[in-house]
Amino acid sequence: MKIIDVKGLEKSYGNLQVLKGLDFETNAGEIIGVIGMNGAGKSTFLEILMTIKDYDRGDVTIFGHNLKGISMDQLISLRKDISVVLQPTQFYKSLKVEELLRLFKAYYQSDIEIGQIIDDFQLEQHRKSFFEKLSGGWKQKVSLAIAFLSEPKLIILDEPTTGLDPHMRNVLWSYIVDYNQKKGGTVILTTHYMDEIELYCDKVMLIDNGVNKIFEKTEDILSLGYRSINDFYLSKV
Ligand SMILES: Nc1ncnc2c1ncn2[C@@H]1O[C@H](COP(=O)(O)OP(=O)(O)OP(=O)(O)O)[C@@H](O)[C@H]1O
Repeated sequence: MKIIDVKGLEKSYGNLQVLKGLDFETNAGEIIGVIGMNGAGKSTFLEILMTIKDYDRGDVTIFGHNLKGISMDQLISLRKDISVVLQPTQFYKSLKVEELLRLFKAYYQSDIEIGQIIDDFQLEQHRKSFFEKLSGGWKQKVSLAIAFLSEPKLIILDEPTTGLDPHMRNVLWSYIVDYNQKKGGTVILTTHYMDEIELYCDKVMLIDNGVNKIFEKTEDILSLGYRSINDFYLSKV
C-alpha cells in the first residue's frame, strides 16, 4: 500500500527555491532516510509531509489523500495517523516528564502503559523532572517516547538521534525497527549519521541542489563501488 506519493514538489522561500521538483513515494512498512547537506531542504520536505508547511507546486498525496483541496475534516483525520518529532524545543515548560506522557497517552487514547514506555526509553531517572530542565538529548528522548505513544501509521522524525549518546541512539533505533517490524509502521527521517542509514534504512533519498535521487536499497549505493554510505555522501555532496 502506498503511504506517500509526491510528484513535482516545488517550494521557495522568497527568491530562494529550495525544492525544485521532487518525486518520491513510499510503501507501508518502509524506513526511509533523507540525507543532504545543511540547508538542502530536508526539514522543509518533512514539514510539508507533516502537513504543517505549504508548498508552491506539485502533488503531495498521503494515505491516498491529495493535500491540495483536502477538507479540514480529512486533514484532521489524516493527522491522527501521523506522529512527528521536530528538533527539541522549549514546549511543555511547566510539565514533568511523567505528566507529559500521561497527557499524551490521554490525548492519543493510547493503550501503551506509561511504565512500559518509561522502561523502554529508560526515562526512570527523569520521570519527575521538568521537561524544560532536561538536556537536549533527554528532551529528544522524551519527544520520541511521546511520538510512539499514538502507535501511528507513519512517523516523521527530523534528526531524531542528533545529540543522543551512542547507547541512546541504539535504544531509539531498536524502537524504530521494532515498531516497523511488529506494527508495519512507516518511518521517514532525516539524519546526518550515515552509519544509521547503512544499518537501518531500507530506502535512501538524497536531496541536492533542490532535486532528489532515490536509492531503493542501501545496497544499491554500495554496489556502485562505494565502501560506505558515508563515502558515497562525501563524494556527492
Ligand atoms: N521559514 C523560512 N524562511 C526563509 N528561509 C527558510 C525558512 N525555512 C528554511 N529556510 C531556508 O531554506 C533552506 C532549507 O532549509 P531546511 O531547514 O529545509 O534545510 P535542511 O536540509 O533541513 O538543513 P539542516 O540539515 O541544517 O537541518 C535553508 O537555506 C534555510 O535557510
